Amino acid sequence: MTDERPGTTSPPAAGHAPVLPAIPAETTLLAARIRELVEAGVHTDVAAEDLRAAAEHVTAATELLRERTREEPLLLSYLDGNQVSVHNPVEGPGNPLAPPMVGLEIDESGATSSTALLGAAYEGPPGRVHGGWVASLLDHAVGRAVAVAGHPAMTVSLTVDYRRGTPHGVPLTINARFTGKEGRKVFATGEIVADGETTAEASAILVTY
Ligand SMILES: CCCCCCCC(=O)SCCNC(=O)CCNC(=O)[C@H](O)C(C)(C)COP(=O)(O)OP(=O)(O)OC[C@H]1O[C@@H](n2cnc3c(N)ncnc32)[C@H](O)[C@@H]1OP(=O)(O)O
Repeated sequence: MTDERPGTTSPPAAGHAPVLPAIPAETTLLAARIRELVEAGVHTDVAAEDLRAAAEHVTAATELLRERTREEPLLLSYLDGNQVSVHNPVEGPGNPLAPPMVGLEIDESGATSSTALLGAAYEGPPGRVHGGWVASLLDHAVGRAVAVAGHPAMTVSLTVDYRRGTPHGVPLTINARFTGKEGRKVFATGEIVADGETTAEASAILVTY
């Protein structure tokens, strides 16, 4: 499947995935409620019987959701003018795992910028986001940047420099840009900014498919 709109990407599986005109509000709502549940779960200090009662409520919700399932989790829709998987684990608003990364902006030079707010559920070192999640945000951002530049590609190498701890609970800005192409290899850089300071930088090599 192809789409000629600038910044629109077509992952390999797109030809087999249903494309929704818009992400259903209830899909986003459910994911948002599950994110809140996870955040409450890592902060809670209630008594054991309350933990057990909460677990039973969650079991009931899971059983309800399992009543009808799709073979493949992938669903595509349009977000910020781009085609994305509703269940993408970084920016999919329908995936509770996704923080999500939102608000994609593209400046006149083609550089991209998005934001994300990661809660305590993403904590690695005390007060700081787990490094794997820092890398995930950057990996996704460079992938998005090269797609926006018209070169959709998969990451084959991602080098992350962790400059300082990336705080959780504060808005993060994730910047990325396409920097060049050599045959099938596409190059990009990215950075995460929190409270006006760069916390991590990445350089990536991606290969077009
Ligand atoms: C829009 C939404 C954004 C989403 C962004 C999400 C970003 C991601 O998470 S992508 C997922 C993670 N990445 C992957 O799963 C990719 C795994 N890798 C692969 O499947 C394969 O390496 C694949 C298909 C990309 C390329 O394989 P193949 O087609 O055989 O290419 P191959 O010949 O090995 O390499 C192509 C070129 O890249 C180079 N290359 C490959 N790997 C590397 C590497 N690690 N470092 C440097 N160069 C490399 C090769 O040397 C070659 O260079 P040249 O053309 O100059 O000879």
